[in-house]
Amino acid sequence: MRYMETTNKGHLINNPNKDTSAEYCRRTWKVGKELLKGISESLGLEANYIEDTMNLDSGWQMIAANMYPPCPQPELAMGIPPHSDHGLLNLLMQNGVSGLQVLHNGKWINVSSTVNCLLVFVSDHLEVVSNGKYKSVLHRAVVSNKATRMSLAVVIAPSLDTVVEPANELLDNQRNPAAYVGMKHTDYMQLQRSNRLNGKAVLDKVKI
Ligand SMILES: O=C(O)CCC(=O)C(=O)O
Ligand SMILES: [Fe+2]
Repeated sequence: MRYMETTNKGHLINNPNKDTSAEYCRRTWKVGKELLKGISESLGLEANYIEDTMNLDSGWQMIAANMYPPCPQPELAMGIPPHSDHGLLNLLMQNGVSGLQVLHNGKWINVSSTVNCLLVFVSDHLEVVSNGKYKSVLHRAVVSNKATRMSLAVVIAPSLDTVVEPANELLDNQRNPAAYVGMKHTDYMQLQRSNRLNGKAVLDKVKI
């Protein structure tokens, strides 16, 4: 079961006064921006580079609550199929019940479900902006027959009309040519929503 709400710069659009979730959105937006400063610097760019070029002033945020009730035949079901997320970062909170797995060196690895901790996933747009220096995380959620699992995902993303493309400053025609073509965030999201979640298939469409 999945519940999603879009927010604008950390404010719930439909529900500006819904206190706890609105506050959570505002604070995670700030965390995301701070992380993106460090990530910009790690790429040798100005701290505000990603914030400025991705127009985070009018950035797009989505909060998604996932609930996976116990399943009598878990081996026959999948909570969320393998996919990577759109946007720059996904900040994920879990309820202590495991089920999340990431693909690492061709193997699905269980991620511990520590409570009161944010797991940070690199998402597709960060892979594009960094021209592949950061790779978006391929992940999935399996179900169990024991306990109900819950997770809360917050996507930190560029404004909808931003054309997301590799940072010019990271490119050099000889040694490091652009590995992705630019695409408007809104078109990227449209592509993702009009297809079933399928690994990194959407990202593959902008790969050169
Ligand atoms: O439930 C999880 O841990 C993963 C959820 C997820 O992949 C998502 O919300 O994008
Ligand atoms: Fe995801």
